[in-house]
This record gives sequence, C-alpha cells and structure tokens, in this order.
Amino acid sequence: MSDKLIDIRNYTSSPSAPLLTARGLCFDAGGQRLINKVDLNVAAGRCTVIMGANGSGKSLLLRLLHGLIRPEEGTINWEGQPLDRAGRQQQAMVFQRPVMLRRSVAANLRFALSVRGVRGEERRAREAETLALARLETLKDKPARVLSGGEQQRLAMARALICAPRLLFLDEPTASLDPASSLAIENLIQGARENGTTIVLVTHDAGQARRLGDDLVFLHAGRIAETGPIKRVLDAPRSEAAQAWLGGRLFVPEKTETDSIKNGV
Ligand SMILES: Nc1ncnc2c1ncn2[C@@H]1O[C@H](COP(=O)(O)OP(=O)(O)OP(=O)(O)O)[C@@H](O)[C@H]1O
Repeated sequence: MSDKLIDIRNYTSSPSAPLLTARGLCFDAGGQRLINKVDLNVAAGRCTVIMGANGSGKSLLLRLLHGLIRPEEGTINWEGQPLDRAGRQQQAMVFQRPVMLRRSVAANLRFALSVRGVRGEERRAREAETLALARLETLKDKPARVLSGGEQQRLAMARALICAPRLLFLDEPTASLDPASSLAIENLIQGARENGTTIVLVTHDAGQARRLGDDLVFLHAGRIAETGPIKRVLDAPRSEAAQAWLGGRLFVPEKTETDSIKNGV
C-alpha cells in the first residue's frame, strides 16, 4: 500500500476518540442562516447517522464537515488539528446523485488512485479487489454514464472505498434504489465499518439507521435538536422535533433568530 495512504488496518486510535470535531458551525446563504451553531463529535470507528426533515441542513452539514464549503463561523478539527488538505485526503464522500467521469467503470476507479499517487502493480491489485468487492467486474469496461442508478451508486461507493478512507461521508446513498441495490450498498458500508472506517451517514430510512448506525444526530432547521445512541433516539426521542418527525407529524417551530441572520423576516 502506498505510504501516501493511511492503511486502516494499522489504525490504532481508541475506537471512541473523536476523529472529527465541529464547534459552533454556522453557514449562511441567501441571507438565511442555514446551519446554526452546530457542535458535533464524530467518534472514530463508529457510524454516526444524521437524520432530519427535507431541508433541515443535512447535506450542507456533510459538505461543511468534509471541507467542501466554508463555514461563516466555527471550527472543524481533524484529530485535534484544523481540517486541511491532508485531513481531507483521508476522507471520502458519496453523494446522493453519483458524479461519474466520462470514462469506463475501471478508469473511474484508476483515476481515484492516480490522484493519490497509487500506480503500477498496487493500482492493478486494488482495482481488481475493489471491482470484485462492489460486484462490478462484468461492467468494468462499460462507460460509467450508461450504468443504472444502482450500478452507478455501487461504483461511487467503490471509488470512495478504493482509497481506504478513514472517514466516509455518505449522503443518502440508497435514496431511489430498489431493495436489492440498497442491500448491496449497505453491505459495502458494513464491510467498510468492519475494516475500521468511520462513517457519517445521512438517511431518511429508520431501518437503515438501526442496521448501520451507532449514534444519531437529529437536525431541525439547521440546528441539532437531539443526539444520542441510535436505538434510544429512534425508540424514545426527547426533542419535540424528533418526536414529530419520527411520528410522521409536522413540527413547525416558533420563529427564532435561526430564521434570519440580519434584519430579515
Ligand atoms: N446555496 C444555497 N443557497 C440558498 N439556500 C440553500 C443553498 N444550499 C442549500 N440551501 C437551502 O438550505 C436548506 C438545507 O439544504 P440541505 O440540502 O442541506 O437539506 P437536506 O436536509 O439535505 O434536505 P433533503 O433531505 O431534502 O436532502 C434548504 O432549505 C436549501 O434550500
């Protein structure tokens, strides 16, 4: 394995130590405060699930945590140091709608390795291993863009996993997939976990959250309404927002400063 990559098999940090911490994260767009004073610890080796209604800020929060967008306020630390390029290279993200290069399935995987300096025999070995893991061998020469939605999502997972990330962000990776494709993705997530990868998963599927998750963060209107062990929050939510959402009811909060950052509404 290239020395530029972290070999997760040799990763020895305490399983509960926070790998990533966010403090006081705020993000604004269009004159609105969309993420408001979020504090979060992502524990190493665990699967943190983020749930919340449509528009509550889950995707924005993932993008902030992965360093794709900059917060107006607040800090993100990776192993106690400000998140930088080196930290981001140890992370990967799979988006709700997979982004594919206009190349073959195998070339998409090779590209992910080449940008991290993995070449030659090691690249070939990892490519073959990952194609098999994601059950993509028979599709390896096809243009990635002609794959079905489920196949594209498996490729997106494979492309993220091939670099052995220590932290994997997953934004609704099974939304719009059928049960068999969803199961294939869940198996890949489970496999990554067993190899020591820390997972942050956004999902609307409470069953999936129970199957894969350890900790639950419930977002409401850009704020954390509740956090806790997954089973406890799903079975006995304490916040009004989580109770309403999990119970299938609409919860409209009183207007607060969250709703507007300046002289606004
Ligand atoms: N660049 C932007 N400019 C203005 N508003 C934005 C921008 N990006 C996101 N938003 C708004 O921020 C809110 C949160 O968006 P986000 O995509 O994070 O929600 P979400 O919780 O992931 O929703 P869903 O479950 O529907 O995917 C939404 O109301 C969205 O319209």
